[in-house]
Amino acid sequence: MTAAKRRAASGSSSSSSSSNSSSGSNEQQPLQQQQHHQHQQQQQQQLQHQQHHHHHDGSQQAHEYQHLLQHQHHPHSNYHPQQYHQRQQQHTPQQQQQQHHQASSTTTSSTTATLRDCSVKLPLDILWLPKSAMRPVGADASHTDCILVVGVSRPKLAVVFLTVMLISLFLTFHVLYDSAVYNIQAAQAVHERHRLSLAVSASAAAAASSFAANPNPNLNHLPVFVKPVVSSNQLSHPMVFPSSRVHFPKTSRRLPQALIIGVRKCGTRALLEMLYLHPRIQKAGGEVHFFDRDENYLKGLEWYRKKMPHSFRGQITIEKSPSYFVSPEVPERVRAMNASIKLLLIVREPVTRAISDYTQLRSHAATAILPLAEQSASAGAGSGYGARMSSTPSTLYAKLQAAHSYDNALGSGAGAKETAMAGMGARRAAATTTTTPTPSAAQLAAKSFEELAIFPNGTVNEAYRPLSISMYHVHLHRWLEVFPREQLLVVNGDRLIEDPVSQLKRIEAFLGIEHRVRSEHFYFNETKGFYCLRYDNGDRCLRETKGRKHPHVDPVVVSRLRKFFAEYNQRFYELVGEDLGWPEE
Ligand SMILES: Nc1ncnc2c1ncn2[C@@H]1O[C@H](COP(=O)(O)OS(=O)(=O)O)[C@@H](OP(=O)(O)O)[C@H]1O
Repeated sequence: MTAAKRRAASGSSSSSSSSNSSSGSNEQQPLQQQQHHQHQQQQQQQLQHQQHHHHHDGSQQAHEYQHLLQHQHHPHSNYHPQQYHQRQQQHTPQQQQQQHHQASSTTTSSTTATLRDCSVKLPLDILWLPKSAMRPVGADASHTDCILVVGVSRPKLAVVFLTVMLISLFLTFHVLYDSAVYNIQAAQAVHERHRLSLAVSASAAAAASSFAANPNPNLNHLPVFVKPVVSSNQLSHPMVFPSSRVHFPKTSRRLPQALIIGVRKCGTRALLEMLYLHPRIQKAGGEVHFFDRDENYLKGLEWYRKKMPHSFRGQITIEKSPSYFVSPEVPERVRAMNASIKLLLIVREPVTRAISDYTQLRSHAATAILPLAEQSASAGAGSGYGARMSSTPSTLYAKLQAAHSYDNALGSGAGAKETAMAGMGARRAAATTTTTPTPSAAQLAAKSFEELAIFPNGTVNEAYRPLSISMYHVHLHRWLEVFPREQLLVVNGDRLIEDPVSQLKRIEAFLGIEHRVRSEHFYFNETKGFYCLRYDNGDRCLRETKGRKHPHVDPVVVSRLRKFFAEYNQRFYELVGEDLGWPEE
């Protein structure tokens, strides 16, 4: 017989003798307990049989564990290994004497000793048991080689112990996560820097040397992607990064510090993309329409902030939504967010802009024609040039509001993102607008620019949206009631098409960033007829929706409209303090 077998046999005989020792008092015990002892004996025999077959070295511990399990199955017992030891010690002196005699040669005491020996002196008692200690529970039980049994003897201490372990684990993962995020940011920054290599031709070495030349640098004047660490309290960095390494400052989403507020079809997209060539500029991907759409504005600034791109400290985030310019509630809302925000307004010769607008609207098969304007037309020359000349910006704006609200009801055809007069004011006006039958999109699309812009009696349809948006002074007036003139830069969109660098230089100065976007960032694309952007990893033109071919417009109508706008343009020049030299016929 092997030692294991002997141990298994002695363990079972110990148990049976232990149960026999108490059999003398069976008659006094309740029937339930007697049954329980019988059940114990049966199980022990089964276990012995099982151990015999398994021939496992750890069978003695298995028996011990089985014994504990049996007690746990007792309806009145809640056994624990330590309780087991105590129970062993709580037998009557007679029983103890009997047991003592037997235990000297049997495994009851050795089992107890084994249990004591195997118990780690921790709040957690850990037993490593062979699989034979477990009664098979399912098919998988046979695959289990060993069982780890953890018993908690001091629950409070164990909870503290586990809590400390969990916190340590959390902190470890936090540091690892932080480090991983920084590595990703660093990789992105390197990629970005690579993309902008022309703009950032002053390399990291130059940055380091300029830093060395100026020991108290304004970080805003260093390239943002690679900055030597100044000091640990100036720039936060992950714990795992040695401070001597090149440091990638943390990015976060920031509310815009500058806005391109319009004007629609004047080159707002081109302007944003060109500015984005500058390493200090980050741009919001699409038009967010936060300030002009109530459904967005009511979501709050945090919603808006989350729409912004990640940016490094020192970078300027810019968003563009051209409809901000013509939406009445926007200036006040923008000021509520940031009273010192920088505003970029790009304008273009008003008639060309109107034709561009018409081209886009037509391409969406829905141009706007306004009931107010139709009524004006049928009323004759009442809304003609003479009447317009006496209009103040605010009264003219009220008329345009009513017109725009109807324009909205039509869906304007410019796509939701370009709805110029979304918002409460427009809806209020819509409720009071007369319900003239709405022309179908097909009917609208079939109309020429001339038909839409000039009434049959020869007067200008000044409420026609492409024209009303070109009345820049009307809209700008509201902005300048809220913001000082110095906070707004007027960009000449016609010049941006012809000579982007000169306009960008002005904008860089206005934004307080170094002159970085240069002629090498552009090339003229003959096919497109516009400047396209040049990166070191490829060239990119704006989409085909930018730079559409305009339809031919009767020169007489163009001349008529230019005369019409001459007065408005003068007012605009006065407001901005600059003559943009737009033709007057
Ligand atoms: N480099 C370059 N490439 C292409 N297009 C250029 C460029 N610079 C300015 N533009 C002019 O941008 C006009 C479109 O203006 P927007 O981007 O403001 O349009 S929109 O309001 O966002 O729909 C667009 O108007 P259209 O020519 O009428 O299509 C262009 O004239």
